[in-house]
Amino acid sequence: MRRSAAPSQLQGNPFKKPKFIPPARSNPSLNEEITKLNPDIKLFEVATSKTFLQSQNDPRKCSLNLLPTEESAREINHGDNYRGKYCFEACAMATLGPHHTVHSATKEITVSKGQEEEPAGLVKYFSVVWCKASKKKHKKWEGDAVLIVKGKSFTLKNLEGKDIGRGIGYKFRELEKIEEGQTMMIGGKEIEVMGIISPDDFSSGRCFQLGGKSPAISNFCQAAKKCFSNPLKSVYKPSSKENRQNSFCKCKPRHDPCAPNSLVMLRPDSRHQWMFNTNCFPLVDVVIDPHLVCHLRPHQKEGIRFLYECVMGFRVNDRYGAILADEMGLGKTIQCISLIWTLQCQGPYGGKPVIKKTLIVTPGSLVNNWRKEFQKWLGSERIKIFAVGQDHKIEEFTKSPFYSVLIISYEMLLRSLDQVKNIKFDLLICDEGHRLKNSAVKTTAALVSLSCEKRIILTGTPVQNDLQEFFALIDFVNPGILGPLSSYRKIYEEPIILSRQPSASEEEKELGERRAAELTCLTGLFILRRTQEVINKYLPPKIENVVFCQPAALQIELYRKLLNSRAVRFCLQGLLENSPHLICIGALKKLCNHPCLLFNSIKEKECSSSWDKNEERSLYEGLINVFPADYNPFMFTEEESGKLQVLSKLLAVIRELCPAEKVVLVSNYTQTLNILQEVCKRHGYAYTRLDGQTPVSQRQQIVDSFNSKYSSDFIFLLSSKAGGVGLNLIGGSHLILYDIDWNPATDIQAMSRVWRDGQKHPVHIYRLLTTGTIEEKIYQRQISKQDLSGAVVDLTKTSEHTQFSVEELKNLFTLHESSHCVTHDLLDCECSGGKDHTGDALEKFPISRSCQLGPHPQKSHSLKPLSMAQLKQWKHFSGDHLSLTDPFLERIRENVSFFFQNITNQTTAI
Ligand SMILES: Nc1ncnc2c1ncn2[C@@H]1O[C@H](COP(=O)(O)OP(=O)(O)OP(=O)(O)O)[C@@H](O)[C@H]1O
Ligand SMILES: [Mg+2]
Repeated sequence: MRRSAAPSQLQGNPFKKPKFIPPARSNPSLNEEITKLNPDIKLFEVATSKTFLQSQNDPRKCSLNLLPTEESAREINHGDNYRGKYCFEACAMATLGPHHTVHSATKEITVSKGQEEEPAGLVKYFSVVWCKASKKKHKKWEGDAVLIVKGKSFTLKNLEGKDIGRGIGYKFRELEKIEEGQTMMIGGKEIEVMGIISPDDFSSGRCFQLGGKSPAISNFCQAAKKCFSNPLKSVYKPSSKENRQNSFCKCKPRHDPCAPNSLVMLRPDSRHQWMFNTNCFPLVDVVIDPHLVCHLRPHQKEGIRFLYECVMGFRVNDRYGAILADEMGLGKTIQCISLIWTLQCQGPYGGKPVIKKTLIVTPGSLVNNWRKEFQKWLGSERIKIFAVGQDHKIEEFTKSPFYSVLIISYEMLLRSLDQVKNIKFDLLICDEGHRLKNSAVKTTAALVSLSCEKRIILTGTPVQNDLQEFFALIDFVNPGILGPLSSYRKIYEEPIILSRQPSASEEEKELGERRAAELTCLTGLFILRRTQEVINKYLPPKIENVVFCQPAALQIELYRKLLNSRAVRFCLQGLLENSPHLICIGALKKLCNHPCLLFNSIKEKECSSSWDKNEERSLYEGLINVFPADYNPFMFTEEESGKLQVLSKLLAVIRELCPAEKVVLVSNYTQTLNILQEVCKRHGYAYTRLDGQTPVSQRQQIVDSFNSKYSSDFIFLLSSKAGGVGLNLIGGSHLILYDIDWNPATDIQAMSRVWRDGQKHPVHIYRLLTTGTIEEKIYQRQISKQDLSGAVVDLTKTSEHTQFSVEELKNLFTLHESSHCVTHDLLDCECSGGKDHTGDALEKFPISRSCQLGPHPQKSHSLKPLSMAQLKQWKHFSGDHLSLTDPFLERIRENVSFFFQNITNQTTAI
């Protein structure tokens, strides 16, 4: 019998020992075994189904009948061989003539009669190739698989992790004898054992990766950190003396690798040289331009090394992608600029540049930021970059050989994809690339179609702890590295998720953890994430405050009324399917920002034709009567909103105490920004504004102007969702988050705009929350959902805010009027937190109380959302505490029921 090879045979199965037995040859040792076997007719029982099947295969062979898959069952159970409940396999070895060559598959594996004791926990794993049972002479191995033998049972999994055969109730003594080279029938499939898999390789999932069609991630981390003794000797084969002399002259490193503080890239290993240095150029050190190196922080140097090794394919064979996921503000831009500049001028083989053209795709608001950063670090002479904009059409880039870097927004890329496709790019950088987490979206498809191998994703926003989104990002930078999605789900996602279920068995937990660890290990080769801590020492102090603002009387009255509405009561009945809970939540959030926003919504709805059937009617019914009869939303007052009162006082005190400092004022809603803008006007504060409506072409100009020390703007009104990502707003040193988002990442994004490299002043951050309301609940949800996994990346899942249990809704729709801070009440803190007690307690125990002591020793300065436990370590006090040392808080205390405060880089703070 001749069989064509399965993928692993073609590629070389790493689990297969050298002693390979070709399909058509017998295994003598097994033949010996076989002759010892009982020649009697064997009964094969498929334990689960209690169905016995007769092999349709060579009658001389015994079947090891695993539970047949539907497919195999169909194949086997045709015709009259099927005996219903009991079938017999006529497999008498004695009937075989001496001339018959017997495959190891003829080894009989019989059903246990129950006398044998199964050694506890004995599990063996084998890499096998399989094909459907057939009588054909020329069989074809159909695929690689993993055979798991546990005690008396078997499972056969294909390399996508799917079960393709299963059976129990066999004699474990015989199972013990399975060995390499053996062929056998299982579940209607013929298999050949190619090798033994270690438990470690199975539990890590590596055997699935390496077994066959999955890409080889064989040469994991570069062992080649060591320098070659004499690289030139090993690869350089000059054809003549002259040639050699010429080459040597040309092949000097561009910068001196031995100079003090030089940053020299890793040299390629021999495999890489063999693959890529086909012309046998001498090896040349790639050295980062000292002009750049003198500015680089240590983590940035490390980041450049990492990027270089990834895109050169040093870290994973034949893969050229990387994800740089440094937290916000760590300088991902300068790391990429250094890489581009280096690869464009240098290369390890004869010094020849590795890339010619680079494409940078970025959110619209950052196109010009990239251009500016290039200019900042490289000046305008070294490198010619082209930023696509209204006045800079992509045609210019196409026509001119002059430019080597094209910067384009995601939106523009989609519009001009055909033109972009015509240009050959050697390096693709996707800034804020977490948007590629869905492979079905157009942008991802467009970028994939560019067929550029060297791909880098930059993201400061945590890669969400969603294993499928994670897959999409990985698969984008290094296509196919985790195999197809279906196998990834079986091998990684399912076991990992299963292991996290409360009901998971110890075995499931262990497997899930191992798979997660393996996934981290695989992907860790080309994902780099550093936290804020690495840069803290270069930054000024940061004083973060969570300010619980007392709601105004009008707000409380309206809030009560909303909670008593038919709509809210309906939500609490538990009929969640058509529940208008999102509308109710939206209304409460608006009310917290300012009652006039709610007033506007009611009026709008009243005028709309759908008002009668609208669920909002049941929410807003009677609400308008709570407003004064002559209420004019355009004439809103600050006193009508607790937060607005606090904001107004805060702006005044900043203006007074730090006249040279500026404020970034953030909201997620355009309508709220309108109110805040009106407040600026009323107080005569010069402001500028950036939201979703701001034309992309103007954004950088607005940012630059605000950051300029000559700017008279006092306030930068920012819609964080619309345009906050990636912006540098270091001109501002006070940042006020006026409202809260369900997703902590949105708020962290906003907060990171000011506390970043280049900031000169201590940074003050104020998060305003209305005491006892839904805003506190959202905040609690943000902080209690901390660090759900740690499984693959250190990152936290976005709070899902559309699904709530009735219990959660009850909690959301409660107003805590008597509490000074519900969040503190939940902290289980030693101090009462109450107005009277806090004041006394602070004076009595100013230092010893754990809740007052500021930073926790293990507190992380990373930008991960805060946890409840961490919050408890923050300094906290009620608004009427006698002596507030912070002059800003002192001024707003009248309207504040509670504060939390934390200071990072405390030395020179306030
Ligand atoms: N080594 C450095 N020395 C001085 N300033 C630096 C350095 N590295 C970066 N910066 C500055 O720090 C600011 C933040 O850098 P950058 O915009 O690259 O951050 P990022 O990592 O992309 O953050 P985000 O995720 O928010 O986009 C920029 O103004 C940049 O010029
Ligand atoms: Mg950035």
